[in-house]
Amino acid sequence: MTTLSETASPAGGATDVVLEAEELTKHFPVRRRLRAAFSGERPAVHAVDDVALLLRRGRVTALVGESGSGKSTVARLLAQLYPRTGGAIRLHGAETTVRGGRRFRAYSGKVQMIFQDPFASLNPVHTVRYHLTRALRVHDRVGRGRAETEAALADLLAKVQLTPPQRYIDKFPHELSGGQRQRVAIARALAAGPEALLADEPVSMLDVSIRLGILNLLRDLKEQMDLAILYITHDIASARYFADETQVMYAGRMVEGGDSESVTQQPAHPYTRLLIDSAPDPDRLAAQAGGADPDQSASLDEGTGEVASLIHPPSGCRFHPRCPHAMQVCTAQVPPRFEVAGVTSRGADESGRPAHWAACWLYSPEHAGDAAGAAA
Ligand SMILES: Nc1ncnc2c1ncn2[C@@H]1O[C@H](COP(=O)(O)OP(=O)(O)OP(=O)(O)O)[C@@H](O)[C@H]1O
Repeated sequence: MTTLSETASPAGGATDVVLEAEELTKHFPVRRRLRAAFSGERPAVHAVDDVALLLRRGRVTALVGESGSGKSTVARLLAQLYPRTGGAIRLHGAETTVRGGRRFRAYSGKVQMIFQDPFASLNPVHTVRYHLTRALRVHDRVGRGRAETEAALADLLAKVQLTPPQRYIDKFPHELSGGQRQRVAIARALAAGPEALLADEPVSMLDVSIRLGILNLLRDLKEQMDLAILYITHDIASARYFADETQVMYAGRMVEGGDSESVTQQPAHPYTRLLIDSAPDPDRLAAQAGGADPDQSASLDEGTGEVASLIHPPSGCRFHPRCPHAMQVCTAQVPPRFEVAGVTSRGADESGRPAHWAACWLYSPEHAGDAAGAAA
């Protein structure tokens, strides 16, 4: 059986990997009041199970999935805001577990989070100057004397394109637009001097008209500062536009990954197909309006039903109850990562793109023939 290593060698070599998760697992115990309903069991929400992820210098990795699939939990685990149930997090190859205090501060100097809601993440009673100075101070980057601090503040605002700095530095959050606030939140993250940014739906609360500006800013920062960025989103179309690599998550597990173009244009896992099929796609709608075969996309997935329970997740592949191609093996065994055609088995193709893989039995040489209407 050809399966890919969970930690397939990155394009460009191992030194490019800033942050790495392996077998990352988080189960949230269900509250005592609810336990009665489970007759004495000690139930838990299986929010994240056995997740592997690599964040590389100078690359954006999108983490895509529907609500409740575990994306934010992955980000919070990587930021070490939650203790994990199992698995490893490595920063530059060194296993790290931090729980507050000085070690957390050192870790967060390298790994910063950007949250969805720029309205909630800035304190309304403090100015931009306060937020940024405090972040610089916490990470010992405030400089010596007032002039150095002012220069560091101006540099941060310039990095997020809030110029001239004097127009913004003494403003309160309520005096800024949503996009400007998110830029301040990004500047605050940069004040730590991070190598990795974990951006949890950074544009989903912003007006559609300004989302692109924020994504372009993050892309510029990635290039200028060689940042490794995790971009969490529901919107798989934006992953194609913005991310170098894309991983898809369903009910706490990773189901597909690879370079964004392959994952979004030739999705392999039936769940990814469903996700793409249900996303508004202007090109597809235009093609249908123009008389193209409307059944082509509809036939990609006739799967229906509820998102899997995370307290009693389905056995085998968690997507099998919704999957139109489910086979016997899917109900019994968790699928490993299988290589999807078109890449070498070394984990990257000749152009250095990451391998395209799917955790789906349809791509197992032993089972591929068993499925009705299997993967094309
Ligand atoms: N602190 C918590 N305690 C208990 N359950 C939690 C907690 N945080 C998340 N969960 C549960 O874990 C699962 C995954 O949640 P998570 O927020 O990571 O998903 P998500 O993919 O980020 O969703 P969304 O896009 O809606 O933010 C959900 O079932 C959620 O209810």
